[in-house]
Amino acid sequence: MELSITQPDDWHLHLRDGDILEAVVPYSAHHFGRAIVMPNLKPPITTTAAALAYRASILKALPANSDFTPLMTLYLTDSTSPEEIKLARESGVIFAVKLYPAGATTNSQDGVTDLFGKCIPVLEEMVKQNMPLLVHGEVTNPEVDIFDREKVFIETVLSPLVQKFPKLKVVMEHVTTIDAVKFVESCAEGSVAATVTPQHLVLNRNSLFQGGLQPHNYCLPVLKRETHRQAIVSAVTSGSKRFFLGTDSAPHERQKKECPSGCAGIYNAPVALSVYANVFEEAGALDKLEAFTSFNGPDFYGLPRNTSKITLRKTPWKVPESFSYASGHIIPMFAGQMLEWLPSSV
Ligand SMILES: NC(=O)N[C@@H](CC(=O)O)C(=O)O
Ligand SMILES: [Zn+2]
Ligand SMILES: [Zn+2]
Repeated sequence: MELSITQPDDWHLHLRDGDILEAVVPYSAHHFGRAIVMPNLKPPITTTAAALAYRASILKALPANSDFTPLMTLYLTDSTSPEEIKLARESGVIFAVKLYPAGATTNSQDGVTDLFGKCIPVLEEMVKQNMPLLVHGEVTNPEVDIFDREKVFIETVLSPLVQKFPKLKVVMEHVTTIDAVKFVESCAEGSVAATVTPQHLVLNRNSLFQGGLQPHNYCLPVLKRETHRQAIVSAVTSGSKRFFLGTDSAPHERQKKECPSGCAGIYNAPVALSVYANVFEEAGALDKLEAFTSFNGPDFYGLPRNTSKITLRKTPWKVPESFSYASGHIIPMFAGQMLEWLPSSV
C-alpha cells in the first residue's frame, strides 16, 4: 500500500547547535518542508539577532539542494522587551515566541519566573503583532506531583492567560493529558491549538520502566497513563483542526541520557512520520493523516500549505540502533526495532 500526502512540516523541533545540529538536520530536512525550531540552546535564543545567526548556521548545515525552511522562535524571559517582539516580526523569519517556565525542562533556567507579573507588555505586543505564544505547559512547583504538572498549569496559567488575552494565538506544545485535550477543544478554533508528539501517541508511562529503567523513553512532559494516551489518539484522529504534528525531536548525546540525572528528550525525527502513520492506520483514520501532518499547522500559523508531495509506503524497515557523529552517538526512538511505514520524498 502507498499513500501520497502533501509534504509535512514539524511544528516543534530541537535542532541544537554545533556537531549535533550537523548530525540531525538532514533527517528533519529529508521528511519535512519546514520546522518551528526551538530556541532552548545554551545560551538561549533571546534576541532577533541571535535567531538570525542561528538560522544561518542551520541553513549552512543543510544537505545540498535541500529546500527545508527553518521557522525561528524567540525564547521568552522575564526581561524580553516589546521592542524585541517588533524586531522579531520585522525580521520576517521569526514566527513565534516560546514560553518555558523557569526550570520546567532542558535549558529552561533562563525562562519565565512570573508570566503575569513580568510579561504583560510583551504579551500585549504579541497580540498586536499577531505573534503566537508557544507554551511548555507545566508548572515547576516541586510540591506538585510530576504527573499533574500539565493539568495544574492549565488551571493556574493557561486558562487565565487565554481569558486575559483572547486574541493571543497560543500553541500548547506536546500535549500529554486528557485535560489538555479538553482544554484545547474548549477554546476558539484558530486561537488555541496543540502539537502532539509521536511518543505521547504510542507510549504510556509503563514504557519508562519496562524491563528496567528506560532513559531513552524519558521526555518532558513525562509520559502519562494509558487513558491519557487514548484521549490524545482520539483527539488527533478525529480530524479536529486544533491538533497538528510537532515531533519534539530532542537529541541528546547517549552519555547524557544513560547516566544519573539523565536529560529529558527523545530523538524521533527519523521515525516520526512512520509512527504517526501507524497511529492513524490503527485508528482506521488514514484519511485524516494529511490534515494533521500537513494542513492544520500552516493553517493555524497563517502560512501557505506545502505544494510538494511525499509518499509513505507500507513496507517493514529497521530503525538504526544509533546515529554516530563527531562527538558521540544519538539513540533514536524505537532503536533497532521494525516499523511499518517508510516515508520518501518524490
Ligand atoms: N521534551 C524534552 O524532554 N526535552 C526538550 C525540551 C522540551 O521540549 O521540553 C529538550 O530540549 O531536550
Ligand atoms: Zn517542552
Ligand atoms: Zn521540545
